[in-house]
Parts: sequence; C-alpha cells; structure tokens
Amino acid sequence: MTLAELLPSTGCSAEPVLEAGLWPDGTRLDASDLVIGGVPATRLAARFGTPCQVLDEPTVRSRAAAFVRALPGAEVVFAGKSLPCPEVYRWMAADGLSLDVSSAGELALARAAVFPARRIIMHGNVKTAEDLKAALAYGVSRVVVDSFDEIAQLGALARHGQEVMVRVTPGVDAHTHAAVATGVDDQKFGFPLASGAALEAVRRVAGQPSLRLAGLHCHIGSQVRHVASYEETVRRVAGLVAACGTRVEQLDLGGGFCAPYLPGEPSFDLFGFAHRVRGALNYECAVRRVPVPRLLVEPGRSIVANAGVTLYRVCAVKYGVNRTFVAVDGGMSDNPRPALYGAKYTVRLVGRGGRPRPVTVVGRHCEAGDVLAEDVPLPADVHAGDLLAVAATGAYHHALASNYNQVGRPPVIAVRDGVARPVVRRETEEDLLRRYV
Ligand SMILES: Cc1ncc(COP(=O)(O)O)c(C=O)c1O
Ligand SMILES: N[C@@H](CCCC[NH3+])C(=O)O
Repeated sequence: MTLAELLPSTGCSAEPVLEAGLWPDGTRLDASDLVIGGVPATRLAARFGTPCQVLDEPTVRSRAAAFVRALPGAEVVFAGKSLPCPEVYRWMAADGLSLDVSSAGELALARAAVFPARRIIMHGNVKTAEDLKAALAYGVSRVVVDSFDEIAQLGALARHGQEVMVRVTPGVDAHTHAAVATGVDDQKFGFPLASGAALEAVRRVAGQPSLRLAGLHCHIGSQVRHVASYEETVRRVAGLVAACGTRVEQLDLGGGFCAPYLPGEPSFDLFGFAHRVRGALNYECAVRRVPVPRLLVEPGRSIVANAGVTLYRVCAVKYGVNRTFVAVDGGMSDNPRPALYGAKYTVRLVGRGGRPRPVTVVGRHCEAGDVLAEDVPLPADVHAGDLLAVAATGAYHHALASNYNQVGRPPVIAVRDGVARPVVRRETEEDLLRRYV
C-alpha cells in the first residue's frame, strides 16, 4: 500500500505537519517532540506518567468564547458531562457560560467549583429523588423534566416557583450514531411531540402549583454535523411554543455540535447555525404571532474534544497474521469510545517520523475488542518505549473512563503558556482499595 493510498482513509500524516483542526490550538512539532500548550509531550509523560490526558486550557476557553460571540443574547450552557472537572467548570463560570448537570454527582462537582446556582440546569431522563433533592437544595435555576412521574415527584418536592423546562422529542433524525441519536421517536429521552405527550407535559407542569414553566428543551443527539437538523427541530417545536397557551420564555436546543477526529473532517458550522437557526426561530414565531423565546445551547464536545490529547507509552509490538499490533499502557478503560461507537482517532508517534505502515493500536485490557485505533499509519520502526499521542480526546474520555482490570484512571493535566498542572490526579491503588470492605 502506498502512502498516498494510506493517508486519506487512515488519518495520520508521514510529513512533519500536524493535521489541521484536530490538535489543540498552537500545538506544534519540533525536531523531537510534540509541544502542547508550550509543554513538550515527552516532558509531560516523564513528569506525570502515561497514560495521561492533556488538556489545553486556552483551546477550551477560546471554543467557549466562540459560542458566546456567535450567539449574542443566547445562554451558552456547558454540557458538564462531557468533561466533569471542577477546574473546567470554574473556567466556564469565569467566562460567562452556564452549566448543565445530569446527576447529583455532577452537581457535587459544580458545587466544588462554586458554580452559581442561577446558571445551572439539571437534566437527565432519570433523576432519582436524591438528584432532585440535591438540585433543589443547591437552588439550581431550572430542572428539565423528562417524564410524567418526574413532574409529579418534583412538584411534590419543590418549593413554590421552581422553574422547569419540558424536554421535547421532536422526531428529528440527526444522522448520527444510533447510540447518541436522541431526537428520534421511540427512544428513552423526552416527551414526543408527535403523540401529544409534550403538550400534555406542559399541562401537567401547569397543574403543579410549585412549578413554573420556563421553557422547552430539545437535544437531538451528539456529533451532529448538519445545521439543517437544528433548523428542522426549530420548525417542529415552534408549533408547541404557540400551543402552550402561556409564554415560552426559553427554548433550549441542547448540544450535539460535531468535532473533528480525523483529517479533513469539518468543525461545526457555528456561524451558519447562529444565522440559520435564529432566522428559522424568528420566522416561525412571527408566523404564529408568538414572542421569540430566548435561545439556549448546551455544547460539550465542540468545546473540549480538540483541546485534549492522550499520551500512551508503547509496551509491546506484536505481529499477527495480517496485522501489526502496537500495545499501549491504556485502552478501553480510558477510552471506550471505539468499542461503544466504532469511533476513529488520529494517532502520532512523538519525536520521530519515518516510513509509515498501518498498525492497530490496542489496549491492555482483557478483551479482543480493546482497540484504540485500527489501521493507523505509524513509523515502521515503532517499538516498545515509544510515546504515542492521540488527538481529540478531550470530550467523553475522562467522563467515560472506568477502572476495568483495576487499572487506575489517568490524570487530566491542564497546560497553558508552557506550564502544566494536574486538574484531575491519577487514580492510585489506595483509591481503588478505598471502596472495598
Ligand atoms: C441534554 C444534553 N445536552 C447537551 C449534551 C452535550 O452534547 P455534546 O457534547 O454532543 O455537545 C448532551 C449530550 O449529548 C445532552 O444529553
Ligand atoms: N458518550 C458519547 C456522547 C454522549 C452524549 C451525551 N448525551 C460520546 O462519547 O460520543
């Protein structure tokens, strides 16, 4: 296989250039290293060990600022589940974003960050009594209700005037992986628009004296590429805005804005979204003669994914019948996304170029499916001791990590202006043992 055949499909370059848009802003190659946030990857690996999740603070904050700039007057809500970490929540609070949480646990991190309650939204298709009590105790500004049972339960627990949003399932196919497609009918999230359940939910909220309807909420899925999916959502939900019989002050379109993982994949068209979705909302409201609700968005992945890089140490290279396996010191415990969604990644060997050949990067866990990246080109002489860098690992990596095989979860190291500091420390054997009796 020639290099020209290899490059478009596999996502790694043999040239000493970085794939555009995938790595944190300002990441550069020097003769023998990959420099992230001004800190060489070899130095990060030596100081903090591997695997190690590196997070470039300026990239996170500039992506957050881009949402705020693109959508003046809108409320930009960081999806806390994408990177649950008090320090990241503090950056969001300081930069004027709101925060969504989907459990008492995520709320505990928000509390640790002293995130202002008036800018916190709680959602989730299941909220236990503990989740709801924690939300009420902290005084979160809005709860997104997701079932008739929850409306009744929250109504009984809440003090007078707790604001809620009703999560609507608009029946929109966002053309994403089925596991993260949440706008289509007949799945567990929200109240379907088509069946009339969403309007009934609005009525039930009105029937609870302790609740007040603040608005409507939708979230059509994650890794959504097309602005048209959001336009279609607005068109469908506008009918409900008009039918509510009360002013709908807020319309939350959720998150889902895509991030690039492989060379050539586009970033989300944020300005197209701002223009076209606002246009659709204004038009649909004008036609129905209802006031235009304030827009909310809940980006997660699009803010943090490309700010993250995971560093792994190569532990062994093995030759199968048809494939070369490069085995590293992490795996599905720090990145289950390939196993869950068939996710693909861009991988680089740090500090050395060379004639590439396709390899399969595998993890250390007791599953044949523990594959981090299939058929990626790495220099043919890749060997134990080498350092690998995987791009676009800032979203849903720390969040989804487990300690399968009792492997401690990696740290998250924030970098900026040449300075590195842990914002999540590595999980130790003491941490692991603490839970056992
Ligand atoms: C309700 C809600 N809002 C926001 C998000 C964030 O999505 P993403 O990280 O794809 O932007 C999610 C996750 O898909 C979600 O479930
Ligand atoms: N966990 C998914 C995203 C889920 C979005 C949350 N509703 C991923 O890693 O892509």
